Amino acid sequence: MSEKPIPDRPVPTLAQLRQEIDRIDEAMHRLLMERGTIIDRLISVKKTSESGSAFRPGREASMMRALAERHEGLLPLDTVESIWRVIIATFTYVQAPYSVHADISGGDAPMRDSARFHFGFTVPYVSHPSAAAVIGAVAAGRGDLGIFRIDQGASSGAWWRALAERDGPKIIARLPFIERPDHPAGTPVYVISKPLADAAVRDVVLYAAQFERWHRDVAAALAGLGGEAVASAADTYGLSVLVAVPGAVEPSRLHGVLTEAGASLSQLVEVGSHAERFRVK
Ligand SMILES: O=C(O)C(=O)C[C@]1(C(=O)O)C=C[C@@H](O)C=C1
Repeated sequence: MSEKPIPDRPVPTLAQLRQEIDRIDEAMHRLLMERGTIIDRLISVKKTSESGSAFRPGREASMMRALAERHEGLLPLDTVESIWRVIIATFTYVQAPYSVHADISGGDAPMRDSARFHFGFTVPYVSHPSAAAVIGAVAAGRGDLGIFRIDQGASSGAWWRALAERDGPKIIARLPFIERPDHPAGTPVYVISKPLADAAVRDVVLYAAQFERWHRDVAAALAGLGGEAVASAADTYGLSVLVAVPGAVEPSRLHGVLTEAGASLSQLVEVGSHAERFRVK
């Protein structure tokens, strides 16, 4: 659309418009540098060096939601989302360095796209051939993250079972924070880290549920609680299902509802939690 000249305002020259762009770019750069000075002060307030991890997934999710709600104009939402993901992930990294370990058993490209979109290029991306290798790397590191593809089917096995151990890594986020059709890094992934004592967000809580076999009424029973079976894989013990339910649902209620539905449930262990999904049409 061509700009109509405003009668008492002369059409600006290209040089004048570029001056405006330079002014805005400088202001944005100075604001980012100022953001860095705040982060510097925040490190001691958060005592990041003691915990080894600066992640606050709930805070990040609410920041991304505010960004999406505020956004308007020419710039695609994808672009602002990726810019802010890189800002936040990199400011997390400067507080306490970490790597992102990816299970690429379902292909490297979607995982790399997801990691680069959500964590940028400064944060190292390390690929692994299996889920077990990712969980091992996260367990061995101080503040590292692992990412798993949610829509991979049963090909990588019941990887979530390994998160059931008491002090083992746990799911802390589901990406992308902003869900919409044609998202450029839309592969749904779970992020794991060592347990984040005071920082976990519990809008959605995840459980490793062990069944002797699948029961057709389980899906309806979970839907009745506002939950779902996210993934499942057969193993030597029967069928392991990764179950997601709203945080308000007590484990005893979940257990009761599944049992009443006729499921032969042998184990139900929490394996993490994450923020509510934020959908944009
Ligand atoms: O708010 C915090 O606790 C921060 O460390 C700041 C910040 C950010 O850069 O905005 C970085 C990491 C957290 O995951 C959340 C937000």
